[in-house]
Amino acid sequence: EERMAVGIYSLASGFSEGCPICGPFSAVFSSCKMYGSGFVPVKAGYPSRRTHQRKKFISVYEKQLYGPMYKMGMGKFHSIALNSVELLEELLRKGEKFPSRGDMSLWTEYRDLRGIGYGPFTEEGEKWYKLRTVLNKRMMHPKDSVQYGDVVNEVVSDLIKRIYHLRRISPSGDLVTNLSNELYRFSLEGISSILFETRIGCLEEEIPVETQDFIDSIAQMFSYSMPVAMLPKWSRNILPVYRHYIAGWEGIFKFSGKLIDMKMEAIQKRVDTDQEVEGEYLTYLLSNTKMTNKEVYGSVTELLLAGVDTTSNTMMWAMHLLSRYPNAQDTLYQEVSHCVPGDKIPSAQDVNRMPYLKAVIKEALRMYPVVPMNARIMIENDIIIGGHFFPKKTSFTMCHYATSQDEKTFPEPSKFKPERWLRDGRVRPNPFGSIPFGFGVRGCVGRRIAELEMYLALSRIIKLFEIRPDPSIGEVKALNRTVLVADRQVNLHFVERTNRAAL
Ligand code: HEM
Repeated sequence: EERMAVGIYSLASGFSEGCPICGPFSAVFSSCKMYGSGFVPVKAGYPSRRTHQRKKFISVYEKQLYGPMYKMGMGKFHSIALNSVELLEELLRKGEKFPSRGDMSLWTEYRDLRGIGYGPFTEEGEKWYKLRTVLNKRMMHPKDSVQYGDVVNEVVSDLIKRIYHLRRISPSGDLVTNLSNELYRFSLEGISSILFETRIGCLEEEIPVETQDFIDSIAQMFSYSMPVAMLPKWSRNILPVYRHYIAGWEGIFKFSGKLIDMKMEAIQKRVDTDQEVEGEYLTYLLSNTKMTNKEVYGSVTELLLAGVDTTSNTMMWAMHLLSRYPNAQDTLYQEVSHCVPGDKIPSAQDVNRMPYLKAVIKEALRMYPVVPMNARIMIENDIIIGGHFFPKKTSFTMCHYATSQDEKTFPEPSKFKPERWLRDGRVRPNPFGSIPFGFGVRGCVGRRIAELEMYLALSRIIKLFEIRPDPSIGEVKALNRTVLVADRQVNLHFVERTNRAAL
């Protein structure tokens, strides 16, 4: 079940072109090694380390090895890695009006071919800004997410039913194996229920054929992206790779296009019969005169692709950590059962009164930032960072995985301590130390939805079960497959609490 392995964020990680070994998907392979900088600096000044020592592509130790700023590159691709909280803050605060993460032509090509609009990931400049103004509504404000609470809770109910089912069929009677896969199904169902305003059956025992084709198409598009990026364009008519890549996109847009068209027809019917139009996000987009249907296809599909592996892997890391820190899990249980006593199901309003729950997710994202690297490219202006001059078009790679484990910002960085995020009078860490959803106007559009999904699912799970590790899987390590995934299958025991109330 490696379908979550290659994600949208590889395109955003700054390695969108040029690595001769693995192109834009350099970050996907744990085997992809990069040389440390051995290049001449863009302009004299900052450390140019002539180290030919091979190093892991991403590592917390980069900072110790290469310093807070170094140039890295392969072939024609060069980027300035920023590996300190202060430098990240400086770069992001000096950001441009329309920030850019880099080249997205691998994705825009298909949209051009089929006349589909660009979405928030692929659009740039003023057009991107205008698109975000439309997309942000009903998404970005913390209170916006409340309206999706009931929809998400229905999906959480199905996840809980599935957990009971999986426990029942496990030999020990309480084990859920391959948690990442289960959470992938939950996340895809959750985000689809918001974006398509319909259920697609990912949590059913037998996934419906059309949905399975859609899931397979996503996997196909992502896994063929890498060879397509590597191979020269002339090979596209000779080798089958490009055909498979395009077929992946066809499958994705066939499915999302059909669901969007169905919604459009339903809205039209209500309009024709003078009935009030009901609905949430998709209805809002489709009723918005600023967007054509083809533009809605582009945006909804990109929102969907960005919103699955991210949420599912963060939940997996949070549950993994809670299973290893029973005291933290107990504090969370106390908070949830205090805020939502008896058999009540936690609602979107309830989770707003659970600071520890929020701190658990924030701390899990600090230790395992699911998008471990991100990028900015200065399009319009030259820039000075850390006292060094960089001409426009310079690409910067932000090493979040390393900075969020910085000892100065986060004492005892390898320890799971949700309390460091509580607003109870203690000195809180520098906010740039951990920015898992990015920063500023180009920051994650799905943040509030993702948080809502994670809060509602985690609070209900913890209310029902004590989660315990499966010692047979050994030590779980993080692997950068553009999103931070576990290096092995994660299983957890879900031991039922005596109070079964919240099902
Ligand atoms: C734990 C969950 C998630 C995390 C950690 C996360 C993280 C991120 C990060 C780091 C970025 C880049 C921001 C920047 O460059 O400053 C981003 C962008 C984006 N995310 Fe998320 N994301 C999550 C869930 C979601 C969900 C659920 C959706 C969809 C509803 C979504 C949609 C997007 C989109 C469309 C962009 C591109 C925005 C743009 O370029 O304007 N994400 N996300």
